[in-house]
Amino acid sequence: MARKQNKQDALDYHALGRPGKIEVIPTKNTKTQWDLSLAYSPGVAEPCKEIHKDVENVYKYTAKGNLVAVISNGTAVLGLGDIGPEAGKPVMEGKAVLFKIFADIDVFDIELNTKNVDEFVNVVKAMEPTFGGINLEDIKSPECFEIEDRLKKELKIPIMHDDQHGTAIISSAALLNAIDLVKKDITKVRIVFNGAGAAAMACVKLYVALGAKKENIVMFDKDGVINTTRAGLSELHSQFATSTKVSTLAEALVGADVFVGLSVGNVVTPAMIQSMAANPVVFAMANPDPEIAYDVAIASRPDVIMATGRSDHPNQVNNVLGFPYIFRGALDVRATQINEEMKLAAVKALAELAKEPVPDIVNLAYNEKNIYFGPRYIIPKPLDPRLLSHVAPAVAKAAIESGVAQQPVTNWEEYTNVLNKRLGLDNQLFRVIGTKARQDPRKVVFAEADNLKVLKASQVVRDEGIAYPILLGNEQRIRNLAAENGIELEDTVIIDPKSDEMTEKRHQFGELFFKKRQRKGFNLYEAKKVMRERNYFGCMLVETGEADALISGLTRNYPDTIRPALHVIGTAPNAKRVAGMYIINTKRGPLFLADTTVNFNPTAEELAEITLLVAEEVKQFNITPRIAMVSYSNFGSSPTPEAQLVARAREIVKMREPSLIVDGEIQAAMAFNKEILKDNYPFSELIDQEVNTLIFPNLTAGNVAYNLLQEVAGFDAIGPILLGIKKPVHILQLGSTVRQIVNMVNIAVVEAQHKCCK
Ligand SMILES: NC(=O)C1=CN([C@@H]2O[C@H](COP(=O)(O)OP(=O)(O)OC[C@H]3O[C@@H](n4cnc5c(N)ncnc54)[C@H](OP(=O)(O)O)[C@@H]3O)[C@@H](O)[C@H]2O)C=CC1
Ligand SMILES: CC(=O)C(=O)O
Ligand SMILES: [Mg+2]
Repeated sequence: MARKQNKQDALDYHALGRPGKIEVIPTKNTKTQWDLSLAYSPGVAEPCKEIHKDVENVYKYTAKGNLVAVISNGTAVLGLGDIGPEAGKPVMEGKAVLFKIFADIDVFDIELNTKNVDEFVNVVKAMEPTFGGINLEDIKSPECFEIEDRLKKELKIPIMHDDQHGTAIISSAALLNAIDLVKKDITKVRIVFNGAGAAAMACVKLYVALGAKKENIVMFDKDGVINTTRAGLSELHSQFATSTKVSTLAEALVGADVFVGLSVGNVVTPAMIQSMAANPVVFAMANPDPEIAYDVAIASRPDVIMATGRSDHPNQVNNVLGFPYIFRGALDVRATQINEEMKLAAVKALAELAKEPVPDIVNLAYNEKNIYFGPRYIIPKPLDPRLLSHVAPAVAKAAIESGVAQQPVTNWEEYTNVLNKRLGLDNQLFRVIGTKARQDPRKVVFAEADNLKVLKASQVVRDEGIAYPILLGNEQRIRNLAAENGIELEDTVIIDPKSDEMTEKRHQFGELFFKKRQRKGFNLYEAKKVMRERNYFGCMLVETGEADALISGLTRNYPDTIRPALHVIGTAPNAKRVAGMYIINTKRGPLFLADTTVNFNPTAEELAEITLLVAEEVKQFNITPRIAMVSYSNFGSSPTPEAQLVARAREIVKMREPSLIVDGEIQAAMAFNKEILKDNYPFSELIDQEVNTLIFPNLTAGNVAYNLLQEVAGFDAIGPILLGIKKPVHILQLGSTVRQIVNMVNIAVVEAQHKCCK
């Protein structure tokens, strides 16, 4: 089971490395004098002049069309209240991240130091030229209503106060589905709101627009029930003031069908839930602590349909399901506003999506076997990649039909393709490897457990439910290191291969090993003695099935660590050699690079074998390998032995596996430039292919390439993934980070699952 996150995890997440969660990345080449003359003076003057002639050109020549401002003054941050603009910044950065990862929208988060409505409105108005849209966030009521109304009237770009409308849209979709499940009628359900602020008032309005009756609704704020006898109510609150006799939340909930919490944490008791009508719907949406905890509500009665705003329980009713996609649709048709039609379209799209069969990728992402529409799944999951292509087009269509779109979409199929491309495959691959590992965690030996990074990684994989670690090394040293660094070892297995307790095991392993190597340079004494070494002992654990994978090498040199694996476990049945591969997580998707680590100067035959090993591994990730065998020349343009070797290797690969998409020798730039490739080498197998695998002619080239991609281009890299060994053994590079080690463990666990089931 995954460990519960604690306060320090959250603080470290934000503080470690580059503080905060976002950065700005250029989208054009900025490397050369030529580039800089275009990006800046003098070239930049040309788009300036074009925009000056026609201001609409700002959408053509700048990032405005895809740039949203997330603006807050920090007066109603989550359920934490008025904590100020700086303290609200982590939330706004978080919203920026969500906009980007779910809808590829760029965001500047802006925290304003003012509570004055006029000043707020004037500042935002002055920023209109910069942005394609404005997402107002965590601004307290009633000021938020006036701010949004005035900005909507005075600006020509879409404005949405997320806490109002995002929340109303998502919770409406969830409400429609929940009452559908329990066969209740929206016009008859009795609804109790706790909270009468920004989010609650927008929800009540939308529920009424969807059919709920005002007379069936009771609302509470900090001062109690909002009823017709209460003095000093605002015009908005008066509209929803109840004339019933109830005065406390407990009284109101007796016999109620729906509870909607948009207030603060822990104000609802199990007894209150028990007093509700049959099949009650409880949306406890306060963040971070709901009005009643998920587990407490579920335990209070079996028929409750329960949702919270949090990601750690089923039914996350949170505006994250809305704002990325609503703005995506609005920006793509250059809508002048986000109107009621667009909001209702989003409600419908979300509610309908939850009723469709859930794809494997979503089950994998949540480590579930079969998510289906029902009490535990009334609303799509935030990590569902279909949200973008379902909700954004629905919003865009409604904008067009209601006449607020300035740039209508005409080809919906093409639009959907563009949306799907925006998400890229890269995130999905890494997410899926992690979730696949968690589905069936395996025993992983950490041979260098007395190294702090390795120890930390072992804790992460145990806590995240990825693997059951077996730590090798001096037990006292490992325990001291753990204690000094606040690492809880709990029931983690620690084995010291040198210890007296392991004497019998060493003998047993030594004899088995001797049988394998007796004619290959080991005598019985040496075979037993070598079991004192952690890599031999660890490999023996894997070979005998006492463990499923081994991770080693962070502090040793590569050959020293690979040798025990070859001696003890050996190569896979169809592999004559081993090779090293890196996965680089690029913007265009994952790129597989080999050989980066093992074979210095392979012959053509050996290079062909390496290529086949890589192809097999890539297929294991459900990806079709599209391979470029790279060199410094293209298809014989340089008649040198090095280039010819690559061409010959490709011939051998094709002979062995004719259906494999592979070509070369080819320059890396040519492999990725389809236009030039088509013009010059129209016969190539790669002209219509997105290359995702690069085979290098020798280790120097492969090693240099992945290092540059990682260090200079800043891409995430996983590796080296050792290919060709019968069972998963991976040898870390010196300097690997904890995250990189964790990634390697993910790969090893997935391989172990795959190899055991073959
Ligand atoms: N899950 C989701 O997607 C979302 C959740 N939320 C959550 O909803 C809550 C409110 O946010 P928002 O509307 O923006 O904030 P506001 O500040 O506008 O509103 C807060 C409301 O809660 C009321 N309130 C505070 N304490 C109590 C209490 N003990 N009993 C009853 N009512 C109380 C306030 O009453 P008074 O007016 O008297 O001060 C006010 O009406 C927060 O916890 C926030 O995290 C918000 C948006 C989205
Ligand atoms: C989710 C959100 O926007 C809030 O709790 O304020
Ligand atoms: Mg909010």
